[in-house]
Amino acid sequence: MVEKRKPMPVDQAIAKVMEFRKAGGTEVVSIDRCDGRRLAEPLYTTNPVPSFNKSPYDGFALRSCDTEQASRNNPVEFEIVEHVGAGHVPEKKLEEYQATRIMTGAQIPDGADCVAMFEICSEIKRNGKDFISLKRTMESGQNVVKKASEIGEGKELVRKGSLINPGVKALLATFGYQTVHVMKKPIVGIFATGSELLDVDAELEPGKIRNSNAYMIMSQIKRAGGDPHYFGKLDDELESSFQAIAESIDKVDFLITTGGVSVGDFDLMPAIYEKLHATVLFNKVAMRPGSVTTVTALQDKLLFGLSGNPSACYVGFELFVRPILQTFLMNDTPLLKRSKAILTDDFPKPNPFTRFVRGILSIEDGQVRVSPAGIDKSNVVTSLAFTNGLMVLPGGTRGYNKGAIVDVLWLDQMEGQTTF
Ligand SMILES: Nc1nc2c(c(=O)[nH]1)N[C@H]1C(S)=C(S)[C@@H](COP(=O)(O)OP(=O)(O)OC[C@H]3O[C@@H](n4cnc5c(N)ncnc54)[C@H](O)[C@@H]3O)O[C@H]1N2
Ligand code: MOO
Ligand SMILES: [Mg+2]
Repeated sequence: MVEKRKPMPVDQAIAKVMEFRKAGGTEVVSIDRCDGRRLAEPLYTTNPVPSFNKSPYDGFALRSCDTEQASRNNPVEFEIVEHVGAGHVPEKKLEEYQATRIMTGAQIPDGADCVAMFEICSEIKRNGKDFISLKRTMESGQNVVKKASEIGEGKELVRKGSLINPGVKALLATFGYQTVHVMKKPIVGIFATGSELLDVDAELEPGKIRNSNAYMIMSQIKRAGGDPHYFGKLDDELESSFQAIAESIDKVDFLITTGGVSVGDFDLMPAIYEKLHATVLFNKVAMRPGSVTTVTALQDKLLFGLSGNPSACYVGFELFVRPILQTFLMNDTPLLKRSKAILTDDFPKPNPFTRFVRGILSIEDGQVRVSPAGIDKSNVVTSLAFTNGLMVLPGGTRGYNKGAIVDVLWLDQMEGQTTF
């Protein structure tokens, strides 16, 4: 008789995995190599921005008080006493009816409190001297970007755990961080199991298939911010598989296997977990696909036994592995982003268990839409190429009609949420 497994509800299974949440280590990388990493410490401002009063326009810096009488019928003249471009510091302090020709980004000279743009000034040459005339009044502070008006020094600007995007990178450079403390990528080991598996470069043989899951999982690990270590594929042979898996555990932060977790005669993972004395957190989840997903713990290390069926393997990774990798990286919203979406097609299948349909999410006319990505079968691989989200259909529901509002999980969105 086949062993009877008790299915655990998905949310409980995720919670069991998340009991093992912990932040990983940190490392220092150069600013050139920090893209897509997460900050291990908050980003503090090391200087005010701007760090000097500057001009936002090309024009003339002057004293606004000298323009009080200026009008269309009463132009006021200023003598140009200096010429500064960005990067040059003005030397002259402006006196009455003097102006400095100033370019965008240049420091405002002492004495000046406003900048008149070129467009409102007429330039005059007289006796070898340069003047401008101005026909309107200016206010104090007009067209001056004040020192520290954007942000002051010593402020926490970006929280630790934040993803380094191009904007964060601009800040790292702004504040002189040539090196950055980032979270270490979790090292995630992978074994593909199954005597039917061929390498990618092999010709197909009768009864055999190419090992696609290992490559898919490596890619999922990278998308989740981890560092995949592929240990190869294992034949369905207990002793050699056990040895290979046992030896790999110390080399990784997390271990993933694909295949061999069900009840078949050559499904060896249950026996391997027993031989390892690993504690089974669950070996059946009330969901489709991926019902056979098994997670065990060896001390504080998690071993993920994902299904061999490609779609089940994919879903198992996103639901159970990705969130814990996110906590290792200090993402404080580690669980998949969830929203509502309008179903674009009929989905007539009943759902005895929670079903995660591989879907294509889009936003049209301000509304989120989801359509099934292809054949909805656990053993299907082709629909995965188009999948950017998972439709969540609760267990105990019947089919859904086009136009129904359903929950969806976003896979391309790295900032998720705190609960499932
Ligand atoms: N009597 C029962 N049979 C099955 C049950 C069950 O409850 N009772 N569960 C079914 C479900 S659901 C799934 S899902 C699969 C899970 O099987 P395993 O996780 O044990 O995986 P395998 O048996 O090793 O392989 C299943 C399938 O996937 C293919 N595969 C495996 N590895 C890869 C790979 N690296 N790349 C691509 N494809 C792979 C493999 O060739 C098989 O076709 O069990 C059902 N059976
Ligand atoms: O684990 Mo199986 O994929 O439920 O479909
Ligand atoms: Mg099997």
